[in-house]
Amino acid sequence: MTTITLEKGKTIKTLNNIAESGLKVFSKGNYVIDNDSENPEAIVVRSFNMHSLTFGDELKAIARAGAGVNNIPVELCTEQGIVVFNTPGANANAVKEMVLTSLMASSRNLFAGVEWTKSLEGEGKQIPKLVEAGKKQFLGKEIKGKTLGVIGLGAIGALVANDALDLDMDVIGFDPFISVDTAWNLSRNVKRAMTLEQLFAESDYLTVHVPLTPDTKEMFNQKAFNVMKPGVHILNFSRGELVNEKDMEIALENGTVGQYITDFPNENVLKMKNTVPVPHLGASTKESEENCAIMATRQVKEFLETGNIRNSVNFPNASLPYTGKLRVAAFHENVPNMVGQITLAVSSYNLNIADMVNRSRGGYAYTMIDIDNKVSGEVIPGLENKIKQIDGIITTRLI
Ligand SMILES: NC(=O)c1ccc[n+]([C@@H]2O[C@H](COP(=O)([O-])OP(=O)(O)OC[C@H]3O[C@@H](n4cnc5c(N)ncnc54)[C@H](O)[C@@H]3O)[C@@H](O)[C@H]2O)c1
Ligand SMILES: O=C(O)[C@H](O)COP(=O)(O)O
Repeated sequence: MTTITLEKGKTIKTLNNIAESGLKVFSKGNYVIDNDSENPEAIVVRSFNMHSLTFGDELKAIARAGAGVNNIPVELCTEQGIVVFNTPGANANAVKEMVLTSLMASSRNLFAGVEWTKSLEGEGKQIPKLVEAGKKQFLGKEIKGKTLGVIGLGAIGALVANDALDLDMDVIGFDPFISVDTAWNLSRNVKRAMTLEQLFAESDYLTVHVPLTPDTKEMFNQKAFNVMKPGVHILNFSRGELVNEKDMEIALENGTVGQYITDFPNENVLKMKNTVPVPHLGASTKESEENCAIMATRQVKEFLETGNIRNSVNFPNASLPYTGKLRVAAFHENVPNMVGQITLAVSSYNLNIADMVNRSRGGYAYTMIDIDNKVSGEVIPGLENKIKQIDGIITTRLI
């Protein structure tokens, strides 16, 4: 765990190993590393489970150096005015490569074959003979010409789908919320499934790339297994909780599922038949860890220093070129007349507005107002206080 102190007295804490190249972002601007902050202004995290943490009153931002934010109490953060960032797409290539590796390796029974071969240690000169006699138990299947079902066509799913086509697979995808950007990147040869059931029924291999939400939790259950092709291989590099473990255990026992490759092992999973447990390695490459760390730390630094928000999962994204003069940044309820009341407070100090942005997201909104004039120090606490008094304001900063 690492803590860094900014020149202006702001502190940043990390809860996991964050790549050095990412932490270096904080070295510009006279930042100091301190491992013991109890009340940091920002936290940078990977998979550390933050649900039981309480947050100090200085905390303004949490950056997930990665994609999944289910380890962060996002709703609570929103209520407390804490911005949560992630790093969309920064580790997608690493996961794609892992999925394709696992897809081919499991289809050729490589994992079980290697394990068996190692068990022959001590058989001496008999080993070549035993290998030739035993290899029939690991007869594999080629993926060429088979159908891969991809659930979730976001950063990872779209890369997997496109590359699987290049491996001569037929690809069918399901994503009712696909973004316009991803749709542009997706090959037109990816067949669109209209329902999850259709995708389950047509796929020889399934790979899932959706976030863990109340809607996706246990999407792999008895009902789903009932419509799948017997012997389907399921790859789960998203989250363990997408699978109902009891139902998966039965499906593996009776052969409905031929193999289950998962990045999220636990005691139950390790006991299941025909399972390939991977120690959460999907994003674990040097390149991916650096991409995520640099993106996460840059987003935090920009937010702390300018108020600009990029890639937040709970606040609206908003940015204005930072002039270095006074900026008012307020997170507030998305109700009428908030901007009017904030600008009234600004004008009550005879300050002129140079630029402003107001963005909403659900029940909340974020407003930044740039002041045209140089503002003397004694005005700032009064103005900040005045804005904080407005009903519906959650947090305010004068930067
Ligand atoms: N194993 C790892 O190391 C690793 C690494 C990165 C991401 N992940 C996991 O993979 C997930 C996806 O990552 P990503 O970068 O592709 O995210 P992403 O946000 O780019 O894509 C997720 C996609 O899922 C779609 N989706 C949401 N709900 C859906 C549903 N009910 N049915 C079908 N599609 C649905 C969204 O529309 C989106 O297109 C992450 O949330 C994370 O849990 C794991
Ligand atoms: O959601 C993610 O980005 C992955 O699960 C990666 O997790 P990690 O940062 O702990 O490797």
